[in-house]
Amino acid sequence: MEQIHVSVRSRPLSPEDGETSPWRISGNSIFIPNQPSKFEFDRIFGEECKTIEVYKARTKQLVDAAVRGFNGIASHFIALSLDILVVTGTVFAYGQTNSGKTHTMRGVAVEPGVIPLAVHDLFNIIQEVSLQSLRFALAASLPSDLRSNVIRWFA
Ligand SMILES: Nc1ncnc2c1ncn2[C@@H]1O[C@H](COP(=O)(O)OP(=O)(O)OP(=O)(O)O)[C@@H](O)[C@H]1O
Repeated sequence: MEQIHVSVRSRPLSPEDGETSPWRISGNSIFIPNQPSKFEFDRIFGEECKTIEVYKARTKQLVDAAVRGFNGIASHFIALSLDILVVTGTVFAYGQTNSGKTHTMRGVAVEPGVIPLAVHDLFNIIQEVSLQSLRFALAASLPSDLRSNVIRWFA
């Protein structure tokens, strides 16, 4: 997996923005017709895409690798009597106001965001992996509204 992966999610434009925005998408590039600059990304998700597609494209692998990676090398670390193994991965949303960061990361009941999807997957994978007698300790810092949404949406 590359160290840094940059994706763009295009939000559906308002009718006014649709008429005035000069930007166009082609494959994984964004450009303005008849202008020399072309901006390339690892992946561009179009207006029609759903959050689950954004999640599955990359974050799912990170969640999976964090848990299964731990599992895969745990015996090695246990043999060395190491107590702590920190597995890290970071996913963050960046964009101007109203561009869809909250929609993508938190989501709503009908379309949960990347964070609730990751938490849901995390517990599912741990449940699966725990069958092999491994124990996990998890700590999370989530805003209270998001925490209750995660519980409600996936109950
Ligand atoms: N992919 C999408 N499909 C449909 N609606 C969307 C999408 N992305 C964003 N929206 C809508 O656009 C509006 C702005 O999105 P959102 O609040 O997520 O932006 P934001 O980047 O978090 O803004 P801010 O930085 O001001 O908090 C919301 O009404 C949201 O529901």
